Amino acid sequence: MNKHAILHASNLCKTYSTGSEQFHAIKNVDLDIYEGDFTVIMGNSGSGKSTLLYLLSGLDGITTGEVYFRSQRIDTYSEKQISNFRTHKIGYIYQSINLVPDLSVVENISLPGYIAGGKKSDVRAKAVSLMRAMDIEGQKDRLPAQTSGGQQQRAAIARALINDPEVVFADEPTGSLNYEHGMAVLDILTGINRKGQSVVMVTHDIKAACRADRLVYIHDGKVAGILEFEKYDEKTLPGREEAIFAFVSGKEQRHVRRVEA
Ligand SMILES: Nc1ncnc2c1ncn2[C@@H]1O[C@H](COP(=O)(O)OP(=O)(O)OP(=O)(O)O)[C@@H](O)[C@H]1O
Repeated sequence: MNKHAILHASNLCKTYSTGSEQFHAIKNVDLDIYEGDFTVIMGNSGSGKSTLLYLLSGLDGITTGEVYFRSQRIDTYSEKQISNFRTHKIGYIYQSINLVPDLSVVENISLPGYIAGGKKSDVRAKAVSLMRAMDIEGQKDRLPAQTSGGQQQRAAIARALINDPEVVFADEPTGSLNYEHGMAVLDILTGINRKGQSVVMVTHDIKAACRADRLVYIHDGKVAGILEFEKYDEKTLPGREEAIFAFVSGKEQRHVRRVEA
């Protein structure tokens, strides 16, 4: 099957400046994210995973290089264009969840829909239907602080999906969850991916990484290796876990390698 790149980064660099100090967080990265793929990004703490997600999603500006969405260069977009892009084309699940504390859960989920100009009643109906799909409909009128961490995480996913984005970015969406809630979140992401939305997820968890069609390993701000799989199937889980463990722990050379189911 021929895959199309929905996102493409070319010679991408990000340098953070703090006072007189400069830190090169992303260094000359060339990377394709394929349409319809469940892409997982792994790497040690501080290796640049979240930074890469920010740059690919247009959430933060690049230092040098180029970023393309469906062959359209987005790093040169005006503020209005990039905000439009973020509202309509991507959904972002933040590492820190980031729900607005004084809005009810359903209003949090609806907010990007209102920003996109949707009719209030339509957006709210869609928010409720997403909540139902995620088994949090009962939390509709509560404030985020009145719900559990797992419920907040699912609300953050629903918020990322409200405008039917083409790419969903998820930064450690299972990081703060127990096993059961973590699996529920992964099943939701796998489910939307099966329906055609591209997913790009950062994780430290090998079990979560098993959902990948393509695993990108970042080391010291660079792509150190890529591992490719068939679509996720629970039957192949033990083999996948082993392959990923060997890959990330450096027992395998980190070049592009295809793992047969
Ligand atoms: N705003 C900033 N200013 C300066 N340095 C930053 C900034 N944001 C991130 N960094 C640095 O850039 C590097 C990459 O950070 P990033 O958050 O992308 O890492 P990460 O791989 O996602 O880490 P973790 O797994 O711990 O979340 C780190 O060394 C971090 O300290």
